[in-house]
Amino acid sequence: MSKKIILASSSPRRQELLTQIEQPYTIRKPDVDESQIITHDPVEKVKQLAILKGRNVLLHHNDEIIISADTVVSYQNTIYEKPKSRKEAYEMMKNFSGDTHEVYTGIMLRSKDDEVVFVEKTEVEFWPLTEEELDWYVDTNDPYDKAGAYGIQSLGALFVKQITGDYYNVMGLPISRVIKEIRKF
Ligand SMILES: Cc1cn([C@H]2C[C@H](O)[C@@H](COP(=O)(O)OP(=O)(O)OP(=O)(O)O)O2)c(=O)[nH]c1=O
Repeated sequence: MSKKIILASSSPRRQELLTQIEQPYTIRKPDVDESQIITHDPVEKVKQLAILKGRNVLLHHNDEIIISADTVVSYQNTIYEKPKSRKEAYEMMKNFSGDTHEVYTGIMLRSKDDEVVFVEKTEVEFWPLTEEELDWYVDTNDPYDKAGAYGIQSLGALFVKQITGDYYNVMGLPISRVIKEIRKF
């Protein structure tokens, strides 16, 4: 790819996924107040947050493409972001137990002359979870820096019965679609 990829993200998972596909990139971290986006629609929310993060980072050269993203979980008309406490993490996981929720990631790609925003959805079904499993899980570090209080790529893998859609979208970046969209620039 002739363009230089700038990843506007502090997320270690987004960095890992670009590394996994051997795509060189530079990190330029956004500094935004996410609380200013107040919509209750998960698609709108991840779009607006991706735009907020993407526009916060400066383009230094004409051949750069900025990638920014935001991931949320949605279940029964409620948006779940990162849990702020053990109690919140427990409640989130208990809600998802034995049912299917959606994970949405909004992506913004931005270059000097072009801008595109899109949203990818993945459905995730959890097995019914016991109290013992919930108690054990929220006492690990796994839930606390992740939307919906679990990591599909880490200990949260234990709870996943099936998924429909892109696995990497759940991790925070639908990597194949991102690269396809970048090639269109
Ligand atoms: C559901 C789920 C989310 N996540 C992560 C992906 C995202 O990093 C995080 C959601 O938070 P985001 O606010 O999307 O991203 P971030 O704050 O980690 O990074 P930045 O804003 O700088 O780009 O949850 C997983 O790693 N695994 C999962 O299974």
